[in-house]
Amino acid sequence: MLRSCLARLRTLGALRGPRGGARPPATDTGPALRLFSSEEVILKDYSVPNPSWSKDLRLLYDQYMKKCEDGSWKRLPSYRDVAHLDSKLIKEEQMPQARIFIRSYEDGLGFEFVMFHNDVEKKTVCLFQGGPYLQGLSGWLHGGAMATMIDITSGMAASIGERIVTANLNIDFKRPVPLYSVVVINSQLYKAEGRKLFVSCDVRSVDGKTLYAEATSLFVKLDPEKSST
Ligand SMILES: CCCCCCCCCCCCCC(=O)SCCNC(=O)CCNC(=O)[C@H](O)C(C)(C)COP(=O)(O)OP(=O)(O)OC[C@H]1O[C@@H](n2cnc3c(N)ncnc32)[C@H](O)[C@@H]1OP(=O)(O)O
Repeated sequence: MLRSCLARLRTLGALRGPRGGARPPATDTGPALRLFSSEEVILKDYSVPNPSWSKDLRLLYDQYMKKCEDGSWKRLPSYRDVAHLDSKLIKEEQMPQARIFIRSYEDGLGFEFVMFHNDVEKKTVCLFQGGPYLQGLSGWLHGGAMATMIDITSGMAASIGERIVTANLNIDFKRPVPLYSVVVINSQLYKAEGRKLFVSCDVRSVDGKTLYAEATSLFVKLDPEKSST
């Protein structure tokens, strides 16, 4: 049942992930996209404001939504990456649980974020607010949580609609990030060389004055000829 449903969605291009084919327009901030009411396939979009979002996060969100109006930037919805799941690697019954971005907590407790992508400039910006379940040292965000956000933001900048993996990620943590604060993660694809995609990234405060982290990463397109297991 699930397989046939997914196949239908793929045929319609509805599950091609954030960059591909059919998706709601950039201005669509509705909480869920109901595709087939009879089959109850609901793709909830978490990349929209919820009551846990701080004023800073909402203001930045509004600024980027404004940039989306001329089509240069696009808001990336948070839909589960069902279309890119490999049925050889994951069981069919596990698929509905799998999602590419970590949103497993209630609103505000974990990862609150929205990403915007500029395809011409090869840039992805993530507006991120880390909640209390992501604490490392008391009052500060855990570095691993920050690393996760850097990884997926950089991955989106590198993503070209193919399966890519992080091969290398280097991070300099410059300042601790206070819990609940909003940071802006800027990533840019600066070089593509065969299967290799090189991305730079920095993490800054909302006013841009505090540099929290800098990173470089290498993503590699998976070679369909090689087994990844
Ligand atoms: C639209 C798509 C999805 C939408 C959502 C997207 C969001 C994305 C978010 C993603 C976020 C989540 C992401 C995740 O969480 S991905 C999960 C974490 N990452 C992994 O599990 C990756 C594991 N590693 C591998 O699978 C293989 O090692 C890969 C595939 C990377 C390469 O093995 P493969 O056998 O295929 O190729 P190769 O060995 O010939 O290497 C090829 C080239 O690369 C160079 N090289 C390799 N490694 C390194 C290194 N460490 N430093 C420097 N260079 C390195 C290598 O020298 C060679 O260069 P050259 O000799 O050709 O010049």
